[in-house]
Amino acid sequence: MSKGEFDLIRAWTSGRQAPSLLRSNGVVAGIGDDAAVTEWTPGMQMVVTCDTMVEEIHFKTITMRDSDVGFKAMAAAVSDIAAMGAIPKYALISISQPKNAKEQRLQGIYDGLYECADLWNVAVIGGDTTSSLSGISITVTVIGEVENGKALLRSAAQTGDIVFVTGYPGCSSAGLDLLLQKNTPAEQWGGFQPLQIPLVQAHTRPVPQITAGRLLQQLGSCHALNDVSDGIASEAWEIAEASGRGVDLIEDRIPIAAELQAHAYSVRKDPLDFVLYGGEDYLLIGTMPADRALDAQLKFSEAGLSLHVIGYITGDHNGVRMAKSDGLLEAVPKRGYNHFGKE
Ligand SMILES: Nc1ncnc2c1ncn2[C@@H]1O[C@H](COP(=O)(O)OP(=O)(O)O)[C@@H](O)[C@H]1O
Ligand SMILES: Cc1ncc(C[n+]2csc(CCOP(=O)(O)OP(=O)(O)O)c2C)c(N)n1
Ligand SMILES: [Mg+2]
Ligand SMILES: [Mg+2]
Ligand SMILES: [Mg+2]
Repeated sequence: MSKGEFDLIRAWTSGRQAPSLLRSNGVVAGIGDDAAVTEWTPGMQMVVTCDTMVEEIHFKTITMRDSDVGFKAMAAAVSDIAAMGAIPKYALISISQPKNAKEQRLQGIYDGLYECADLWNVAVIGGDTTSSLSGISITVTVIGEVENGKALLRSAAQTGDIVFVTGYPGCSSAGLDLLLQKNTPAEQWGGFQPLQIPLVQAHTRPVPQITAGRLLQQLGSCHALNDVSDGIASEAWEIAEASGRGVDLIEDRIPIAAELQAHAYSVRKDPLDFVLYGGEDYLLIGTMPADRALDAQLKFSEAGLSLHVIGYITGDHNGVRMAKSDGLLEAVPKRGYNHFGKE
C-alpha cells in the first residue's frame, strides 16, 4: 500500500456528496475533524444503529462485486432505521483492510456506499480506518430521527393484530444459492437466466424499506416493526418474545415470488425454507390491528409499494406457529442465520 491513511481516506471520500445534501441534513462539520457536528431537529428523537459486514461471512469475491458490498453494507444499516419508522440522516463508516488490499477494491466499495447513501439522502460524516490480518470488514453506523415517542418497537404487537411483510421474502438467500453454485468471481458472472436475475439482485442490492417504514409510521396504525435480516422465522420470534404474544403465520398467505418458486423447484427444496430461514431480505415485517390493514394496503398501493398480510397475533401462546395448507398448526423453530450456532 503506497498511500498513507489520510491519503486513502481522502481518496475514498472527498467531494463524493453534493454540498446541498450535506447542508439540507444540517451537517456543520463533516469528515476531517476529531468528530462531526450536526444540527438537531426539535421534536425529534435520535435513532442509532450499526451493522458489520465481514469478508467470507457476509460476502466473498464470488458472490458480490466491490460496489455491491458497499451498497449492501449501507442498505443493511439503513434498514434498521427503516424498521424503527425513522428517517436516516447520517452515516459513519469503519473499514478494516489487510495491508496488501488492492486500492481499487476499496474505491469500488466506497462507490457502492455512496450510491446507496445518495439514494436515501444519508450524509456520510465520518468513520475509522484500520489494518486487519485478513479480509475486509465494514461497519456502518447510521443516525436518524423520528418524531418524539413515535418509534415503532418490536415489543408493541397486540393480540388481534395481523402480521404483514412488505415484499417477497426468501429471494436473497435463493440468489446466494445461485451465486455459490456458479462459483466464479462476481465480475465475470453473466449467464444467469432471466428468472434468476431478480434473485441475484435481491442478494447483492437489497432496497432498504425507508419509504415503507415512514409510511407505516405516519399511518399511525402500525404496532410492532422489525426488518428481515435473519429470516422471517427469526424476526417473527423476536416480535413474539418482545411482545409476549404468539405469531401464527398462514402458509397460503406467504407471498412466494415466481423466481423463488422456480429456484426452489430446481434444487428440490421447499420455497418456505428460503422464506423462513434464509435472511438478508431487508424487508419489513410488522403488525397492526386487523381492521386497519385494508386502509394500509390501499396507501401502500398508492405509493407503489406492497403490504402482504401473512398471519396474525394471538394471546394463546408465546412463540411462532404456521397454519399449513392442510389445516395443521405446526411450531416454527427459532432458527435463522446464527453467527455462532451450528445452523
Ligand atoms: N456487541 C454488541 N454490543 C452491544 N450491543 C449489541 C452488540 N451487538 C448487538 N447489539 C445490540 O443487540 C440488539 C440486536 O442486534 P442485532 O441482532 O444485530 O440486530 P439487527 O438484527 O436488527 O441488526 C441491537 O439492539 C444491537 O444494538
Ligand atoms: C458468502 C456468504 N455466506 C453466507 C451468507 C449468508 N449470511 C451471512 S450473514 C447473514 C445474516 C445477516 O447478517 P447479520 O450480521 O446477522 O445481520 P443483522 O441481523 O445484524 O442485521 C446471512 C444470511 C452470505 N451473505 N454470504
Ligand atoms: Mg445487527
Ligand atoms: Mg434489525
Ligand atoms: Mg441489522
